[in-house]
Amino acid sequence: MLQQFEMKLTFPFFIGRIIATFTCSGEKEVDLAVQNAKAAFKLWSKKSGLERCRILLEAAKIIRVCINIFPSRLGSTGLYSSLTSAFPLGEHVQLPGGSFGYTRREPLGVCVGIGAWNYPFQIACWKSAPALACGNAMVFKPSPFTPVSALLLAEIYAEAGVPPGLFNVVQGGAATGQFLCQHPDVAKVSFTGSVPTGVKIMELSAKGIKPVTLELGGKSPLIIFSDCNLENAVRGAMMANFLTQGQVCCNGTRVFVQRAILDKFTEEVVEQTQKIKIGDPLLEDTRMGPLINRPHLERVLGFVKSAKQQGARVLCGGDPYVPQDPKLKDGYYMRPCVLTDCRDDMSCVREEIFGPVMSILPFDTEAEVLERANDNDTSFGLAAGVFTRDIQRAHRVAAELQAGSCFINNYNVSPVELPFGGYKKSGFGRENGRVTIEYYSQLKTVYVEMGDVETAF
Ligand SMILES: NC(=O)C1=CN([C@@H]2O[C@H](COP(=O)(O)OP(=O)(O)OC[C@H]3O[C@@H](n4cnc5c(N)ncnc54)[C@H](O)[C@@H]3O)[C@@H](O)[C@H]2O)C=CC1
Ligand SMILES: CCCC(=O)O
Repeated sequence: MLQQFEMKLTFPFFIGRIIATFTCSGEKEVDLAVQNAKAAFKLWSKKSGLERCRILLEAAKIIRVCINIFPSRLGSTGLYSSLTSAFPLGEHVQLPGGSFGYTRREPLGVCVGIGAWNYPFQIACWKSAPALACGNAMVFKPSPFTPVSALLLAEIYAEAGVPPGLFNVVQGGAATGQFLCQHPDVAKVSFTGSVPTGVKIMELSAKGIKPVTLELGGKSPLIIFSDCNLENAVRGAMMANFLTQGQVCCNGTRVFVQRAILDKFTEEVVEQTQKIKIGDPLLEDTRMGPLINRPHLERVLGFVKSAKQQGARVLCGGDPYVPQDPKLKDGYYMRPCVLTDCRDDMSCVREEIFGPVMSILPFDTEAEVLERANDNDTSFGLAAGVFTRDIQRAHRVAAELQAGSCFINNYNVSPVELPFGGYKKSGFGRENGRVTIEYYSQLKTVYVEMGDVETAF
């Protein structure tokens, strides 16, 4: 039976009213989507890499033209990135007696993409583009909080010439996601979301021996040494904490600052944070919009409250914000927050807040900060950053940090040419870069005999 559910969307209308109501896909609709994808896969997988590439490049062009209506500039380039690695890769291996072997990269079949709400268009692109480029079909389920932009992507693919059924979107929450993961005709699941859901997805997929890619949460360290370029370090810390209202998985929210520059850094970062213009995200000069929904806003504010109870000091923000524009009054806004006097055991330092809350932590030595940066209770390992002018130290520290992505003298720069993904509980598998081809294909080995068969019988 189909369930009706209602969603309050905060983008692009960000005013706290319902703009669309969708019907959840049940088991029947999920099966229909998978069967359509399976039929489309048969033809698509037989196309050459170049044929697939032409169609996907067309989709990328349309996305570029539409860029103004999409929140994510990264989405379109994600498409390009995967295209560059779309052509089947294989090896030729010479063997004794003139015989040889070769390997082929073949598509997996129907892949499932399940997305989080924070970068809905980008996540749909980062999963579908490499999947389709490698010859697979995809059924994608966006978060129920952001159901629209994946549909726009489906329309773009159709306009670009992607065959009907090759990219399908189903709507719904956990139940729909479970039907997808359990479906016997699904070959792979790529998931972006929280750790607890990632565990469930892995369990469900394990029953069908399906490979999974898991892009999960983080609580990443950003280490600022006293020899850094302070202005850049402040900018980096702002990018690491306040982009997209802090709703970024790889944010560097544990900001370790070497004691010699602690006061200066803190003063600068607070000054810059207070200047952030909050409001209507469609206006050119707005730098911070609303959070995703009321429960999430309250959760983030709750972290600020417990930080204070645990002894942290709020240097700015951390409270609800009502923009002057009356049409925004029911939006889920808060002022970006900088916390000081933080300790490693506080919940604001240990847990993923997924909001605009920066925790500043002083440190003295490289060895000490590395130990603290790597020793987060939650065992995340998504990203990390270091600011220093000492090039040897920069690489030494990057090598020691237990994280899938490390930034030296910058933060939250995610060019699609570079692989992205986590260590430890932040997940495994990678998105973007050439390596992603390995996660959307399987390797076949072919042995070719050039002589006679030697038999033991
Ligand atoms: N590493 C990465 O690339 C990223 C990680 N994230 C992480 O995502 C989280 C925030 O996103 P949320 O949408 O709140 O995560 P979530 O885990 O609640 O939901 C993610 C998706 O999984 C679906 N889902 C929920 N339960 C399911 C189940 N039992 N079976 C199948 N599907 C199920 C949801 O409907 C949604 O589409 C944060 O922890 C954040 O760090 C977000 C963006 C990027
Ligand atoms: C760069 C990816 C950030 C996210 O999806 O949270």
